[in-house]
Amino acid sequence: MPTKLSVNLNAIAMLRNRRDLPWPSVENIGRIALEASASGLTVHPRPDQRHIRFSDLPVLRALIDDEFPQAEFNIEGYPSEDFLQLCEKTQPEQVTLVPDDPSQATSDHGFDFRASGEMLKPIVARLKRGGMRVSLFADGDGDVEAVKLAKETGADRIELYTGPYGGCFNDEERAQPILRDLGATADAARDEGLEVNAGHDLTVANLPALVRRIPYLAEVSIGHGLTADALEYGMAETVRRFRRACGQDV
Ligand SMILES: CC(=O)[C@@H](O)[C@H](O)COP(=O)(O)O
Ligand SMILES: NCC(=O)COP(=O)(O)O
Repeated sequence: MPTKLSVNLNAIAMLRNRRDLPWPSVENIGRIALEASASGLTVHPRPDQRHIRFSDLPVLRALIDDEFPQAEFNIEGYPSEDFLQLCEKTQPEQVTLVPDDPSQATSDHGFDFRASGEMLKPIVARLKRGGMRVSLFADGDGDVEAVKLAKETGADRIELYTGPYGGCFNDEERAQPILRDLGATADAARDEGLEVNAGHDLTVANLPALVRRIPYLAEVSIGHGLTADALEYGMAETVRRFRRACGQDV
């Protein structure tokens, strides 16, 4: 089964929030992504709502339910009581728990399962009782014992944090040992019966080697790099549309 792509809409929401205007619309961009056969949509609502707003969640839930019932909604976040209630209300197919501090600019590490395993157990159980699949953000450092502790939480999946891999900017020499550790973590998870997702700073350039190393990778969620590509590869047509609107012959 090929790796599924879930499109993260955080970067689109951040652009929208620059002004008190409704565009770019996360609903419309989500629709375009799903029309192009993305497997699902991902959002990471942060407590300050600096990109995804809590009010975006019912809109995206309805988009999937009404127009793309085969697609999945994945909500990521720190498991505060507010976040858990948001998930219970929205009923995403998957919840990805991330150990982010509210002040963090972006996600930059996975859970320390030695310290947080016990805290996570009742939370994972609660979400699963609510009918949601649970994935836990995990460092891809080859720590097999940590993977076993992740399994003991009752989670269905781990999501490998791929920031350090993405940060290599395709420098093969730097990327190789990181990819080796990501692969070892993924293999350990698979051996424990956990499915494996991955995300953070993934791009068209660095995805193929990751998928080759982890051919059973269930899903990648991608926002920043995908949005950057959408701008780069969509800019020419957009300039033509605006030139037409100026009355130019195009
Ligand atoms: C868990 C993860 O890696 C992504 O959710 C990432 O944190 C995107 O969030 P931002 O768009 O806020 O950077
Ligand atoms: N889970 C990772 C994610 O959703 C997107 O991360 P990024 O592509 O914006 O770095």
